Amino acid sequence: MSQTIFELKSVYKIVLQDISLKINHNERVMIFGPSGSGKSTLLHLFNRLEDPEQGEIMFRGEPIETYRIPELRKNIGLVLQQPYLFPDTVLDNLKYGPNLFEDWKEEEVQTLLNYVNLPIDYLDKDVDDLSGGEKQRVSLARTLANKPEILLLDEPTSALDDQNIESIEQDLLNLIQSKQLTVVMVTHNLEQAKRLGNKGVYLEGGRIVEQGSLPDMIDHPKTEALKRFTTNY
Ligand SMILES: Nc1ncnc2c1ncn2[C@@H]1O[C@H](COP(=O)(O)OP(=O)(O)OP(=O)(O)O)[C@@H](O)[C@H]1O
Repeated sequence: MSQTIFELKSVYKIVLQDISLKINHNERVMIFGPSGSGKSTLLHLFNRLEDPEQGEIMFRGEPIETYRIPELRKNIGLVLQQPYLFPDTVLDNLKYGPNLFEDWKEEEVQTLLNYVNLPIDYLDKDVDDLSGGEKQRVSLARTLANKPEILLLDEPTSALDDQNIESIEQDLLNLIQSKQLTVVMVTHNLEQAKRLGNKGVYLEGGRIVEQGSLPDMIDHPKTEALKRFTTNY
């Protein structure tokens, strides 16, 4: 049986209502639904950017609040829609997380850059001089520098053009497979959900209306709500 990584038990938070969900090791969970349905709020619960008002979240079988937040966030990496970088060089950005844990190894920098397809001479570049796609690559590499086992992604490609989306998706898929990562991702793009995910969670009005395996869940929705959403998409 798969190892359960996260278990949410009847969680309530702002819009979220009665969310119960299990996420197993190595699953690629795609959260989708209309704007304002609570997708980002749900994602924020997994690394304690937000905490539930009611209910419980278990991480590896223990209440999530029993873990220290710095270790939790090292292990559960987050990549946002707009890359969040320090106004410094690429190298300084990559070193930042590992330095907090005295865990930076210079020789790993090439591997990190390979993961995200950036050339080595980018290390000394100022992040302000990079394109949107390159910034998002640095942001992903910076998260990976912490060696997370779980990746939380909040619409990481929504600010990118089609070509960049395709190549970052490919890098992500390679990474997920080679590092056996567990992924929880918010996307408004159903085609992307099918390409990247193996489990889907459809939220509407703060409730999980349907969950199931991907791509089947999107191609053959069971509920009227998801049928409407996929038809109007
Ligand atoms: N801290 C907060 N206090 C009050 N309301 C909030 C807070 N955070 C989010 N909300 C509200 O909760 C709802 C869900 O927000 P959330 O960002 O999770 O939705 P979403 O599905 O990610 O939306 P989008 O696709 O537009 O990004 C929204 O109506 C939002 O305004």
